Amino acid sequence: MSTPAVTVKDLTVRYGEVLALKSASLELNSSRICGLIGMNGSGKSTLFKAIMGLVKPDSGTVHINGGTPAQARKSAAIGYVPQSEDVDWAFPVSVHDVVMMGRYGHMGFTRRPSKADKLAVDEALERVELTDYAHRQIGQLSGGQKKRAFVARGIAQNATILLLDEPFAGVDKRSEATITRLLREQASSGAAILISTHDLHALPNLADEAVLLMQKVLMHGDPQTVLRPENLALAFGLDVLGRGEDA
Ligand SMILES: Nc1ncnc2c1ncn2[C@@H]1O[C@H](COP(=O)(O)OP(=O)(O)OP(=O)(O)O)[C@@H](O)[C@H]1O
Repeated sequence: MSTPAVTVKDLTVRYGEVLALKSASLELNSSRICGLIGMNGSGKSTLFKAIMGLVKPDSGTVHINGGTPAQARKSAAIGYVPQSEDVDWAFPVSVHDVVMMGRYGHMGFTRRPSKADKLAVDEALERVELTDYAHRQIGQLSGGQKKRAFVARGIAQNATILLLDEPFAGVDKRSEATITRLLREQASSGAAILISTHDLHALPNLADEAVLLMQKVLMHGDPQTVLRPENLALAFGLDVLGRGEDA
């Protein structure tokens, strides 16, 4: 079997007294979309940040294509769509600038965009249907358009690993469908994708596999199995799909 794109092993992360992840282990593979589910505070965003190398684990390891998160960031192998709350929407950058940031790893230290960089940005903007919004300040977009701008950044980056923290939160059905289609295309071209969502009903249509998180990985398998009421009860403690006893 080929080496996983991402290997998280026995990862423990604390914020002072708060234990956010407790010996979490996970493997992500190329050409697969993995859905990450768990209740508020179960550690989903922390897991994304640890894979990106943005929080320091107390113990455990993260390997990306056999290297460190810092190496993966530097080589532009990994793309990240953060939760909206983690973005400074007032920052004076245009949609075009945000997508161009995905190309930084491909540029020299002068960060002067080449023809290829400009082409990659234009193509990515077109694919997320934001060409007409390229010169708007990033904060002046709707929720769905903002998410699509960050997805375009990952596409322009040519990232082989994409991490998306709740890309469908505050997003209309059209943007959700566009993002889902693009992610499927990226997975078909070989990307390993991890995506957190609270929309359990959409999960089987979106993901090839699913992970139930509650500080640690409780379960990792095909979405239909993970979504069984008895499994969801482990992570959420109630019938979150609202199904009856005989469903
Ligand atoms: N910067 C921080 N400082 C202190 N505690 C934090 C910090 N960030 C997260 N936490 C705590 O760590 C735990 C995990 O938080 P995390 O944001 O990873 O959960 P989550 O599953 O992404 O939640 P949600 O679904 O609400 O986005 C929570 O108890 C949270 O309060």
